[in-house]
Amino acid sequence: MTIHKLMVKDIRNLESLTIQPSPFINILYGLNGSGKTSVLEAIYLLGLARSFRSNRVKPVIRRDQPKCTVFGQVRHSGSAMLNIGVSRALQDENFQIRVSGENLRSTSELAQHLPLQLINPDTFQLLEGSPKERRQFLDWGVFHVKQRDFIPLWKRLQKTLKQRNSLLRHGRMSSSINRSVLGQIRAELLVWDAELVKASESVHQLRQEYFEQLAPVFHEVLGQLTNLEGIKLSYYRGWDRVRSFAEVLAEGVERDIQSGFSHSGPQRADIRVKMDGINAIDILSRGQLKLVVCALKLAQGLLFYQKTGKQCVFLVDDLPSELDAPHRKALCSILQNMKSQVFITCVEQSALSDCWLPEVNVKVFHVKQGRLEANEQIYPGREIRQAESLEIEHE
Ligand SMILES: Nc1ncnc2c1ncn2[C@@H]1O[C@H](COP(=O)(O)OP(=O)(O)OP(=O)(O)O)[C@@H](O)[C@H]1O
Repeated sequence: MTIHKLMVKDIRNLESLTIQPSPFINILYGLNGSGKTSVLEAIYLLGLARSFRSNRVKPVIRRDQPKCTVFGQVRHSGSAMLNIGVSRALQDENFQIRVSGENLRSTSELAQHLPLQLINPDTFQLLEGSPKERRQFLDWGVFHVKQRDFIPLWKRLQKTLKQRNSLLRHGRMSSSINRSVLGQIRAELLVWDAELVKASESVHQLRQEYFEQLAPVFHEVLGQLTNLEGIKLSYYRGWDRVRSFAEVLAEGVERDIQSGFSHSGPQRADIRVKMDGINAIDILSRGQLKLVVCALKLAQGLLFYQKTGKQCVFLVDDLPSELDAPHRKALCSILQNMKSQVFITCVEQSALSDCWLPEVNVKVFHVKQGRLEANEQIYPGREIRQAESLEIEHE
């Protein structure tokens, strides 16, 4: 998928702009605070109807405006152009999503139309953050590669788990007062546990299959990015490797009742990253951690392409400040070989000037608070291209 045209209205400091990006590499450069990340936010909103920086909608909407809107023409390989529009209003937690004239009710439907991979300074959280970050990463892949199977299973799992946890909470409250209520709860738990076992085993199976496909692609990409050796990925399903989930649930039920929640299950799954047996976050440098995270994200994009024939769009924020020149070059080289559409931001345009092959379609946008001359020589040795200016209302 590629964004052919992007129209943004009232997103952060972007009042109103329209761009026609390159289907391959798009460089957004400009001073701090000029609005580069805001452009990435707009694309993220187009793909997921939410911000990547905040759970709230308010920070995304331009100050003093009631709502923000982004519209995109998205080209799918071998098929017609899709018109996608997403609007979020200050006074309403809901969103409006239209795809080719139809209203969509769920963001998961929207996400299928524009799969995105974000690499930004916060992506460190993938290794440093809680297992939830890594589960979300894993589920992105399972969702996009095995969509039809995964979504109904996932919903069933969430529903069953919610029911079980509510019974457990009820059990915890009743345990000291009423033995017969507790007995009833135990009986009900047996029914829900049977359902939970089925849903959990199925979700685990899809995750495991996906993980086994991802791991070799990750190692290949990591090898292209850096000569770091000894990195190992492993998948933890959320309960131990020896016993069945039914056994684990049965053995842990008293403990679960005492604490009022389920200790084991796919809601505890994780991807573990180790180097020579030691947790990667305890041994790798910041830059090396970043490279591992980049390799995970790139591998996911590559595998998505291998399995579906579709490309995802990469949003790369502030890359030069995170990586040294050789690693930056290696990452850009992988991105251009993938032939995905990439939006990449930097402060100094020169930081990314020697990263691309002459035949690659690179479009450069100078983001600044005001107007800019339209013609620029982009890179020495390259033909003269037009640098499009994003006109951003002066605050
Ligand atoms: N809701 C909002 N309404 C108006 N302006 C906003 C809003 N949110 C953020 N801004 C402003 O938008 C400007 C652009 O922010 P953005 O993060 O896009 O900059 P950037 O070009 O990525 O900067 P940097 O290089 O420092 O990361 C900043 O001055 C910021 O304060």
